[in-house]
Amino acid sequence: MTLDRVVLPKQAGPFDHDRVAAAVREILIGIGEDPDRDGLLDTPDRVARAYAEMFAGLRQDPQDVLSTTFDLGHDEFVLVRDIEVWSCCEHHLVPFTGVAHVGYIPNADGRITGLSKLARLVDLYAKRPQVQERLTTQVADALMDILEPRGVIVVFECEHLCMTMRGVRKPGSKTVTSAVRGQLRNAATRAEAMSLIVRG
Ligand SMILES: Nc1nc2c(ncn2[C@@H]2O[C@H](COP(=O)(O)OP(=O)(O)OP(=O)(O)O)[C@@H](O)[C@H]2O)c(=O)[nH]1
Ligand SMILES: [Zn+2]
Repeated sequence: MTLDRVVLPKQAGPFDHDRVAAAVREILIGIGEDPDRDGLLDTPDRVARAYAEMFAGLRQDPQDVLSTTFDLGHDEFVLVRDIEVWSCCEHHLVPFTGVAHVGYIPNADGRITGLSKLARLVDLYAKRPQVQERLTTQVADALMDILEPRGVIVVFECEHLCMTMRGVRKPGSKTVTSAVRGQLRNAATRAEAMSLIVRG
């Protein structure tokens, strides 16, 4: 098992609330605002608390999320579709949002995890500064490494606010990324999984 790539990032330190708040105050000054006016007085502290939540996944371990498994003897495809995603683009630090679809074929023992754990895994990786491609592969690789299923398919469909509220300004454009592992790489199995994913 190559857990190194999923138990990342090793470099993530503790969340430094005061440092984040001080930086937000600097940004307010930098944009020409008065951080001491009434409406902004609590903003650095508020943003720091929001960032602690938005980036909580930096300090979470996917192995803890997937530690609950059951031997149900079900060894066929399981899919949780339309998992709401909120992440933060690492280039502009603005959100990207959409849905994730996570499916897997349990291993021959029928070892499965709780359905909510798939959504928790998505959240864990989404709550880091991200690009959608890495988010997609991290979810797939964590499932493969920790649950050791026969196959995994992960699809994300997201709208990036850095492409809609600023820059190129293309509201409504969706970025679709997928990661397919193990037996789901097989064309027929993959096509069947995709048909269940796009049905919604
Ligand atoms: N591949 C990928 N690119 C992303 C993601 N999120 C944002 N980007 C892109 O990152 C790129 C950063 O490009 P730069 O030219 O360095 O930054 P910029 O001048 O702000 O670019 P524009 O957004 O085109 O105005 C942009 O093309 C974004 O659309 C992502 O999840 N995956
Ligand atoms: Zn961006």
